[in-house]
Amino acid sequence: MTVKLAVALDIENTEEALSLLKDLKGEEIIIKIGYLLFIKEGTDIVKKIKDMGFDIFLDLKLHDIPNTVYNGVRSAVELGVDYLTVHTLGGIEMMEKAVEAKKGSNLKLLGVTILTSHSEDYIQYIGSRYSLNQLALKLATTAVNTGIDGIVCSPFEVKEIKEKIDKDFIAVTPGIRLEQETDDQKRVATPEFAVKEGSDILVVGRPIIKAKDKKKAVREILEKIKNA
Ligand SMILES: O=c1ccn([C@@H]2O[C@H](COP(=O)(O)O)[C@@H](O)[C@H]2O)c(=O)[nH]1
Repeated sequence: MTVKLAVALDIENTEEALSLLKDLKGEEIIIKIGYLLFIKEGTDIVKKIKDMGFDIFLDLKLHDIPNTVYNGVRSAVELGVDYLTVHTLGGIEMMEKAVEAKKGSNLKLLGVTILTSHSEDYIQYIGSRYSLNQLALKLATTAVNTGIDGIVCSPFEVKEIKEKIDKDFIAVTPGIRLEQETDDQKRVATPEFAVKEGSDILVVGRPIIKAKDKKKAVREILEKIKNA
């Protein structure tokens, strides 16, 4: 699989977001829609962006009782999104229902392991006997064995996860940074590192959204991915 770039369209102003996408038409990118645009604009924005020809990655990180997640996945299938996140911490039964709900569709389910904004402190917080890497591997393995199509982890776990899971799955890595600034992310790495470690889809938000020339920023990251 060629490594792809998912642009996290975390932009406050919807018109600005759509105008950026007009500029980016034809680029081989996936558009990730998260809480900011989805809660504000709902399914209309998803349809508009899909109609522009982009693949849609709906990042809602579903985490609820199995039946509720089943219903959420059914709605995402009807909406026609290409990727949808569920939270692996929701448990096996929840993930099984998510997989059941997307049967027969082209939707790819992505299981979030440990958010890239967490560090080892999080492990203390949830009282896990595993290290962060071990827990990410355990959650990723369970998700893939349950039939989830891909996992979301940081660039630092992806190599081991790819090595230890003997099945085909998509590895998605947010927490990509080009410079020192990390914002609220804790486990960050460059695009080159993420590609070398085995990522299939790199998620990049603020390094693009905060750039003066967003289109140029996208092109630069695509070049880095290509040359990594
Ligand atoms: O572990 C995760 C899972 C999802 N995300 C999402 O990716 C983008 C990253 O944005 P940046 O601005 O590049 O930090 C954002 O939409 C998150 O919701 C993540 O960062 N980490």
